[in-house]
Amino acid sequence: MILVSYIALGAIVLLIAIFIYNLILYPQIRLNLMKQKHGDKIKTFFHIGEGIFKEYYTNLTQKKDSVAFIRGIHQKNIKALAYNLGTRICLNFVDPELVKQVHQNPEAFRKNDASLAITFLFGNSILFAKGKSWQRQRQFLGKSFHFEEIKNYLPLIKEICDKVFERVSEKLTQNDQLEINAVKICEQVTSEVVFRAFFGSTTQNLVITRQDGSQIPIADELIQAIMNSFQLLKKDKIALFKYLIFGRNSTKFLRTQGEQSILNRLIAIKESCLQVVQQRKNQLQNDPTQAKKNFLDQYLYDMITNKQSEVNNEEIIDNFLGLFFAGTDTTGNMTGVALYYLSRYPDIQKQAREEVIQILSQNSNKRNHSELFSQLTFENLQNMNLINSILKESLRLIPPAIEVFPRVAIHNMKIGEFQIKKGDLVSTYFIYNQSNPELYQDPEIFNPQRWMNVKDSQNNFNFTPFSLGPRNCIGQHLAMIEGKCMLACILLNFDILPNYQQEVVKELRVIYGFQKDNLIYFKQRKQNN
Ligand code: HEM
Repeated sequence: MILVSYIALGAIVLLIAIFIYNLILYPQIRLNLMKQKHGDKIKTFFHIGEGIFKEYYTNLTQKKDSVAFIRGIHQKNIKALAYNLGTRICLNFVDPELVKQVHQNPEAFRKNDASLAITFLFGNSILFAKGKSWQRQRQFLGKSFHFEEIKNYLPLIKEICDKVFERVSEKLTQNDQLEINAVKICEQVTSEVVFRAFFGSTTQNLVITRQDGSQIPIADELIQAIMNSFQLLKKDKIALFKYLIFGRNSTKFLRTQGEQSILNRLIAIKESCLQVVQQRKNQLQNDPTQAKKNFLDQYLYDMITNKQSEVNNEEIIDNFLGLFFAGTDTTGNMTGVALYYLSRYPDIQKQAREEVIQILSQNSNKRNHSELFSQLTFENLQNMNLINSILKESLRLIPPAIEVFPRVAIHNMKIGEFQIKKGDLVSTYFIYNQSNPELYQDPEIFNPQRWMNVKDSQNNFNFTPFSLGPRNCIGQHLAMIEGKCMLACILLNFDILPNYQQEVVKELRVIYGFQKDNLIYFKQRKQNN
C-alpha cells in the first residue's frame, strides 16, 4: 500500500516537473540560446505562460496602445522577435527578406488552432484549410473574388451605403450631438455586403433564438460568440490550460460550463445556416439553371451539377462564417480609422471631399450629393487617388491585422540564419515595418501624401496589411472598394468632426483597433456644397 502511494506521489511529482520544464525552463533556455547566437538581430520576450500577451496587456494599461512597444523597438539589425506562448516558442519575423521566405512557402506550415469559436465555426473554411483542400477552395472562391467580378458588387455596396447612412441622417435630425461609433457604423455596411454577396436575396434576416427566447441577428451573435470565446480563455483557467495543451481538441473532454455555453451558441449559429443552405439546395435541385451569381448558389450549383464536386454543406457554411469573420470587422476598422483621422485633420478632409465632388461631377452636371453618389462608377473609384491614399495610410498606422495567424512549423527548417524546430510557431509582424522610421519618415504622423505617387503594385514587403504570397487576403479588392465607397458617401453627406471627450485607446483584441470608437461626430451637410 505504501509502495503504491509512493509510486502515485512519484508520478505526480514527475508530471509537475515535466509541466514546469515545458512551461518555464524549455522556452527560457531556447530564448536565451537564440539571444546568445543572434545577438542584436533578435529581440526576445519571456513571461511564464502568457509570453507576448503580457507585453500587449502592460502596454495597453500603461501606454494606451497594446503594440506601443513594437512601435518603439526599431533598430537597424533586428530581423525577428522571439517569445514564448504557453509551452511553445514563436519567431515573428520582421526582416522583409525573411518575411518573404515565410510567405512564399505556405506548405511548410499549418495555421495554429485559434479559439473554440473560430475553430468550430470555420475550422474547415479556406482560412484554415491546408494543402490540396486549400488549393481547391482558393481556386473556387478566387473566381468570385477576381477583380473583374468584384466590380459587379458596386451597385450592392452603394445601395447598402445609402441605406445605412440615411439612417444616420435621420438620427441626426433628432439629435445633432449624436456621438458616432465610426467602426460600428462602417461594420453595418461591411457585414451586410458579405451577407448579401454570399446569400444573395435567399435570406434577408437570419436570426438566432437564444436560450432565454430573445432573438438576435446572426451577424451580431457571430461576432459576440467569437469575442466571448476569446474572453473565456482569459477568465476560465481550466479552459485556457486545456487549450494550450490540446488546441482544437481541448473542448472534446472535461468541458467546462463556459465552454459548453459557448458551444451551444455556436451549434445554434451553424444550424440556422444549415437550414438556409438546405432550403436553397432543394429549390436548385429542381432547376440548377436558376442559380444566381452569389456564393451560395455557386457552391450549390457545383454540388448539384458536378459529379466530382468535393463541396459539402459543412464547407459552404464554414466559408460563409469564415468570409464574414475575415471581411466584416477588418474592413469596418480600416474605414472607421480613416474617419477618425479625417476628423483630426480637417484640411485633408476638405481635400478628400473636393476630390470626390470633382470626380463625380464629371459624370453629370448634377450638384445634388445623393444624385452624385448614385452615379458613382467603378472607374470613378479608381481615380480617387487621395481617398485611396487615406485608406492606405490608415492601414499603415492602425492595421486591423498586425500579423498573420501564427503558423505551426510542420518540420525542422531554416528561415535565413534562424533555426526553426518542428512545432515552433512562426509569424510575421506587419506593424513593425509599417511603423519603422527608416522606411516611413515621421511614422506616427497621418500623412496620406506619402502614398500619392506610389503605385499600388509598388507596395513591397514593408507594407503588407493584406499579407502576401499565395495565402494573401482574397478579399482585399472588395475591402478597398467598400472603403472608398463608404468614404465617398460620408464625405458627400457629412462633415466629420472630432470627439475629444473620448480617450483614444488602441487595443489588440481579435483584431487591432480602437477600444471605444465613439471618436467622431457627423454634421449633416447641405445638399449642394
Ligand atoms: C481591410 C480589410 C482586410 C484586411 C486588413 C484583411 C487582412 C487579411 C490578412 C492579413 C490575411 C492573411 C491571414 C493569414 O494568412 O493568417 C487575410 C486573409 C484572408 N482574407 Fe482578408 N482582410 C480584409 C478584408 C477581407 C474581406 C473583405 C474578405 C472577404 C469578404 C477577406 C477574406 C479573406 C480570406 C478568405 C483570407 C484567407 C485567404 C487564404 O488563406 O487563402 N478579407 N486577410
